[in-house]
Parts: sequence; structure tokens; C-alpha cells
Amino acid sequence: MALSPHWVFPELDASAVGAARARQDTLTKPRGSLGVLEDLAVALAGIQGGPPASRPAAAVLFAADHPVVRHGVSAYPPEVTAAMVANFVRGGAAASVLCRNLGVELRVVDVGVAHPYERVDGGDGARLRRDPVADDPMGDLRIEDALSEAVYERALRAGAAEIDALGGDTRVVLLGDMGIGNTTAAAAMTALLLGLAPEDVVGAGTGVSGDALSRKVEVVRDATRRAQGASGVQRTDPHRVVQAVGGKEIAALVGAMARAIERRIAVLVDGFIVSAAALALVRMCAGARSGMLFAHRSAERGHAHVLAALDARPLLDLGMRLGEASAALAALPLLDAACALHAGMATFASASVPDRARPGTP
Ligand SMILES: O=C(O)c1ccc[n+]([C@@H]2O[C@H](COP(=O)([O-])O)[C@@H](O)[C@H]2O)c1
Ligand SMILES: Cc1cc2nc[nH]c2cc1C
Repeated sequence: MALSPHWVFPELDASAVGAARARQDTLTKPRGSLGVLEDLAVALAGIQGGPPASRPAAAVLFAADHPVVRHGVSAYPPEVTAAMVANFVRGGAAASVLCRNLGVELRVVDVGVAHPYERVDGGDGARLRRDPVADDPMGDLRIEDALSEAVYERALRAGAAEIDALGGDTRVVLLGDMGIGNTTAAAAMTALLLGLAPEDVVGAGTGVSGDALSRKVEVVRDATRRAQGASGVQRTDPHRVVQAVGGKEIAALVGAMARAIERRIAVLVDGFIVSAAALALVRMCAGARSGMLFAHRSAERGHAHVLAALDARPLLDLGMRLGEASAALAALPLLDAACALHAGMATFASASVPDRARPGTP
């Protein structure tokens, strides 16, 4: 895959959209009264190219570490990334519980976890794969590119490969991340892609405040200056932005999202980190936008800017800031409800409920 991959994204299926909207208008409710649940059914139909479906759904998390943590930008130590990978597999993480609760398959891909973790087999938690890109080097984005061009391309492919491994009938993929330090990377990407000041995009992440928060702002300032100063790194080149200040899990998310959209699998975007990857992909190829649904507005400071730039209306606003696809999983029942209503409600005709008068009739 070259630096400008030849992604060909399908357009929304206009006839599926028309059929879904027409069916919504025949169902036994005042037109439009199910609000966003109607829009969700219609959007899924357009993305999927047929009657809307929320299942089978799969949650795919990409995990990696970030050398930038050496500057004290996270409230937690980097060993947490590895420990959480083991926790996903054992079934004890928030994502594990939500997946079990919803009957959703959880897949975790290690694309760059720096510390060893216990490999637990046979639990009822996640399926874990360590991609070979995990062994490639990463840079401290404050002083050097996070990813070489070759590593960036391998990480994109690792993401796409995981989508190719999903069952052919998968209709929705919930994308998530795990990586101590990655709100610093996502903030630097957001600052570059949107031309915003570090203060406007840096937030608490896992919970930094005071001096640590100021340090994080300075790290993002240094990273964005470095990236803009380096020859060829323009904020308008989203591939270079991911390479310069992103990370392996963020590049893998870009690759996964692109492949899912190509396959007409609806992408349910999680929080700040996944949204930063979505913004980069849309800047690479505007046609990707229509394949995405946005689960929530994270409490992380920069997220609102990313959502606004994508003209995204998130489904939930619950003060969540966990990552690991947890908010996408919290939003999935809304997609389930939208599809069940669309498929299962009676029509005015079938239930003999009088429809509203048509204009011109008495
Ligand atoms: O998704 C979000 O909006 C979000 C907001 C804050 C933190 N996180 C999670 O917390 C980790 C990154 O936080 P930090 O402070 O280490 O940069 C990483 O594992 C993310 O999944 C995620
Ligand atoms: C415990 C913990 C769990 C997480 N899940 C996603 N990011 C996380 C960060 C921490 C610190």
C-alpha cells in the first residue's frame, strides 16, 4: 500500500436510502416521531446497501504504546497498556463486560504494546492477535516522527487485515483503542489537521491536571512545530500527520476504517482517538465520511472540535472518556432499536390505523 492508498469508497446506496425512508413513512407513528432512530435506520441502509442491520457486530480494539509518555503526559504508567490487553483477554475490562452483555465478539490487535503481558487462552474475553508491526520501532513524537513511512504502511495494513478477518456477514464494526499516552498523539493530530492551538485540543486524558497538563500542552506544541517545520510535513497532508505525531494503533484504525467502509460495513466510531483517526481518513479521502456513525461526545477536550470538523452528530453525551470502544458499545443498543423498529413495526395499512390526511383530500 503506497502512502496514498487507492481506496475506493462506495457511495451511499441511494435506492436503499429511498426504500428505508419510504418504509419509515409507512410505519404506525407520526412521520419523523422516532427522530434519530429513523435517521439511524436510513443511514445504515445507505451504508450497507439494503435493509438496515445492526448485527452481526464486532468490536475491534487496536493497542499500542507511545514513547512520548517519557515526558509525563499520562496519569498512568505505560505498563497499563499491556496489563489491559491481558484484562481484555481475561474478560475483566469494561469493553469485555459490554461485549459479553451485548453478544458482540471482541477482538484485540496488539500493534505495538511495549511491555510483556500474560497470554491467557480459553477465557471468555477477547480474541488476541499480535501483529508483526508490533515489533517495529516507534519514535517519541515530541522530537521525531512517531512512525517511519514503512511502519506507517504496515500499521495501515494491520488494521485492514483485521477487518478482512471478520465474518463476511458482519454489518457493523465498533472501533476502539488502548494506548497509554495516545490522547497526546490524538491532540497533536487534531491541532495539525484543524490548525488549532495546543491549548484548545489538549485535555485531561486519563486524568492529568496542573503541571502535568501544562507539560502535555508543551509537548503537543513542540510536536506540532517540529512536524510543521520538517520538510514535506504539511498539516494538510493527513498521511504525514499520522506518521509524524500519531501512533501505530491510530494508523491501524485508519486502515481498519478504510477497509470496513470499502466492504460496506458500518463503522461506529468511539471517542477522541478513533475520531482523530476518522478525521485523518476523511482528509485523505472525503468519500469515507458517509460510512461512519459517531457514538458519543467524549469528555476529552479536543473531541468536540473533531466532531464539528466532521459535521458529526454523536448519539450519546454521557461524560465518558475511557476509550476501548466502550462508548460505541454503549451506543450499539440504539442501532439495535433502530433496526428492530424498522423491521418489526406494523404499517398503517397492515394494522388498519388511519394515516394522516393527504393534501387535497377531505
Ligand atoms: O476515547 C476517548 O475519548 C479517551 C479519552 C481519554 C482517555 N482515553 C483512553 O485513555 C488512554 C489514553 O489516555 P492518556 O492520558 O494516557 O493519554 C487510552 O488508552 C485511551 O483509550 C480515551
Ligand atoms: C486502567 C485503564 C483502562 C483503560 N482503558 C482504556 N484506557 C485506559 C487507561 C487506564 C489507566
